[in-house]
Amino acid sequence: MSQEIRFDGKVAIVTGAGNGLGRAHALLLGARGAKVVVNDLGVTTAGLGTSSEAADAVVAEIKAMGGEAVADYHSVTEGEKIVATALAAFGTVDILINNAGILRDTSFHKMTEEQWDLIQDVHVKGAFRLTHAVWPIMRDKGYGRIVMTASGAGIFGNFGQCNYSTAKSGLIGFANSLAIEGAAKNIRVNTIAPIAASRMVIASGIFPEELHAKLKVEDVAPLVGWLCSEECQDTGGLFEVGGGFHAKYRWERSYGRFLHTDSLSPELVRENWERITRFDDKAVHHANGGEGFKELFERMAGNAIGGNQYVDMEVAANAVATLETEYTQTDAALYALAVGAAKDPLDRTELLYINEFKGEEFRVLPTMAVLPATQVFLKAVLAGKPTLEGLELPFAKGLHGEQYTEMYRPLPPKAKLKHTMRLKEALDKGKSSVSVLEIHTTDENGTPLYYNEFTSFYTGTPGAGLKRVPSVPAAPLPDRAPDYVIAEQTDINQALLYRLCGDWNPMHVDPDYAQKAGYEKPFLHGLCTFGYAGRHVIKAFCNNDSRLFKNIRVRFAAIVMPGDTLETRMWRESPTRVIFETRAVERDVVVLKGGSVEIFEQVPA
Ligand SMILES: CCCCCCC[C@@H](O)CC(=O)SCCNC(=O)CCNC(=O)[C@H](O)C(C)(C)COP(=O)(O)OP(=O)(O)OC[C@H]1O[C@@H](n2cnc3c(N)ncnc32)[C@H](O)[C@@H]1OP(=O)(O)O
Repeated sequence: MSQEIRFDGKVAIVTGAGNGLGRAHALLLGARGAKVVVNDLGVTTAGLGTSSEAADAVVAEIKAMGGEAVADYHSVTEGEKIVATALAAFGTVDILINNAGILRDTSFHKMTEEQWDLIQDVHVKGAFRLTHAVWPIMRDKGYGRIVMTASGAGIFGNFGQCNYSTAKSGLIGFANSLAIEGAAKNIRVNTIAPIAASRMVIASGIFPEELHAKLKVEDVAPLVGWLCSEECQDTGGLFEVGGGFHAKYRWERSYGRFLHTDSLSPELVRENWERITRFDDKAVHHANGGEGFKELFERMAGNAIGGNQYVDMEVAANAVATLETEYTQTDAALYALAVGAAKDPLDRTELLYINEFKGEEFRVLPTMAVLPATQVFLKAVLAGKPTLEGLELPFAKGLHGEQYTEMYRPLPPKAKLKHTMRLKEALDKGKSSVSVLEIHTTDENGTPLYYNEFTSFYTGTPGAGLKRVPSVPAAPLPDRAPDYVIAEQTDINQALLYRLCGDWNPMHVDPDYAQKAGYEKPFLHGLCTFGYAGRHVIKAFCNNDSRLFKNIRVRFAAIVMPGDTLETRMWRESPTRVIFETRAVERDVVVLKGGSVEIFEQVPA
């Protein structure tokens, strides 16, 4: 057995020590060498009458064990007099157990101010008077142990105990502040919430009678003894103890939710109420208020994407959105038209994307894989809904920056699709920031069909607090003439046509919207240009069999205007890999950079 915990040479004051819990504390300390001031006014649980008998009896018990003790009969509301008793008898104070208490239970609507005041006076003011008197002594000697006696009523409230629970929770706050102020002087202050069949508890009838025998007051004292020991360094703790049960309480804060301060309203709070009040594994426990603020300020300091305030990356990074869409052959044909297929009436090679009567031969352009998720994403954005929980991307400030699309198998002529969307990453780009959404798509039976990564670029809005990861530069283009070049002029109404595929961003059709965002006029959807380039590669390197198209990667390097001629210069890097660059011919601007396409050797099953 480890060394016995003793209090030799220590002076302890225990208030309300004539009976119940206080008596048990006093006896334990006295038995282990402490010089004990046994304070008791000798009142009933209601605080009526006075008598010296109770305190005297406990003093006698301690002396009978060979210990040292004196009685004190003052009310705790004159706490300094109790401390004076200690000083007169033993010259100092090392331990203070604020235990004395009375009840004035009644439901609040019947409670008088007198009943209120009396309870505050005895519990809170009493603890204050004693603590205030011992504090300079403990500070001077650089040692002190203080225990406050709170109650479950103070933590949770209790019917008929508004006065008592206020006082008891007040003691918890009192102890917590004392713990902070006393830390440097080795003064440890803790609070207990006892579960014991004390006189007061029996009188209040809180616990069923059959439990009284199990909830002995003596069972609380050992924890108090430990908290008062020199060895115990815990401070500012709240402990529940009784019937052999020992536990500690702590505060828990839900992970919560930052709401945009520029759109705060009671309605916004209502919309987010579930998240604000949800306790899940992201809930946080702080040892003190400082830790709580620190965590909050760190979250406030970081994680702005595109100028958004307090984007909740923690939440967004784990959020998953599942979406369902479907398309028909007509949708696929419209898409093909919108990315410039079959413009030349004499070129029969692309009719299979347009003509629904082609039956078995009908093909869906693989780049259409970007569409369904785009539609759902844009629908949510235009309805003012966050992309993903915790992630409200500043859509109006965003440009499509990069796109990666990978096919696992050819797109069927029509399909019902299931998409799972996540935030892959969000990065700081110096003066700008980017977010990357990853979307996995299966058919309605769960068979994987394709994968997309949509990178959005937020100009002029640094990603405060986000990782700064430099982009991987695109490999230089071969130092030889391209193996293939295809140039096609887009139509002046190309964006209007492409928009019908469900890419509803007003930036591409609404001059006012575009000008408000700082552009001269609406410009073409990045994914429309992407669709053109994809077709060009299929034409040039896949024997016009779109099923061989495995994946495509591009960076949108400059804006395309409807009417621009898109020229794609392509190089075969290996039998299964093509690299390309697309230029807006009339303005001589490279609009797609770092382009690459991988090709299946054979049509996947
Ligand atoms: C589910 C998802 C749904 C998707 C919804 C789709 C909605 C659509 O309707 C939206 C659109 O189609 S918008 C139209 C298509 N996009 C464009 O036209 C953008 C054209 N690009 C530009 O203007 C500039 O490249 C520009 C402005 C993007 C960047 O130019 P600069 O600010 O001059 O940047 P720069 O100084 O060159 O580089 C800074 C850092 O950023 C990286 N970077 C540059 N261009 C990028 C781009 N396009 N994408 C990603 N990152 C890019 C640079 O590499 C650099 O980073 P680092 O220092 O790490 O290398």
